[in-house]
Amino acid sequence: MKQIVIATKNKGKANEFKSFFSKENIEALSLLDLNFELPDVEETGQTFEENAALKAEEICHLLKKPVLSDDSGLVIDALNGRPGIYSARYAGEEKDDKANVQKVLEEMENVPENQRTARFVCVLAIARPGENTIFKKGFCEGKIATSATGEYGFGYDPIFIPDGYSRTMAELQPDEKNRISHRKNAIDQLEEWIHSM
Ligand SMILES: O=c1[nH]c(=O)c2ncn([C@@H]3O[C@H](COP(=O)(O)OP(=O)(O)OP(=O)(O)O)[C@@H](O)[C@H]3O)c2[nH]1
Ligand SMILES: [Mg+2]
Repeated sequence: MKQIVIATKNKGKANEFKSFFSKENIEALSLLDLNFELPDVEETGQTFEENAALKAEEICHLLKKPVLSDDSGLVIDALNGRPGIYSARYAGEEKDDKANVQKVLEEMENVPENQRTARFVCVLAIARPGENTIFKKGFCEGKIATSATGEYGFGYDPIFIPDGYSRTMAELQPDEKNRISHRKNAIDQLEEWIHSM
């Protein structure tokens, strides 16, 4: 079976990539699956694209093979785009999903329904030895709930209600999230590259 390395240590993302790539008969291996220690790539960029490039290119350089990375986050209009590229570490460096959700709910406490618009953003980067890095960007529009509900997914899924739904992303079955998510939207744009692998 063909394989692709995903430069992520996020289990939630890794599971979603495994599901997408298994449909193409490709095994997606995250950094959690590899039997050797790889460094935590410092996300010093100012954009999703810069951080995605840092992760894919550093791991590609170490492994000397094509590497896919994902830099993603939640962009909330009423918070001027926060947490954005800081989504993973919004409430602190320990990357605590529950604390991040709590911080957003508190900041959004007095924001009325019609001003709770937000979107998930996902930038995928593919770094290949000796070639230019490819980027694809996907979105999922929605709004921020007033409390956290649902057990599926990860991150901010319990407070994100996708447009056209009355439930949060964490209340949707994983297959349903994977049909409408920002990550799915970005990966669809990679179809040509995936088939050329
Ligand atoms: O509810 C969510 N559903 C999603 O589908 C989703 N995708 C991203 N996010 C949030 O954005 C951060 C990414 O930050 P990020 O791209 O730096 O990833 P990360 O640091 O978790 O792992 P790595 O891939 O860098 O190793 C994550 O931690 C999450 O908080 C999501 N939240
Ligand atoms: Mg990260």
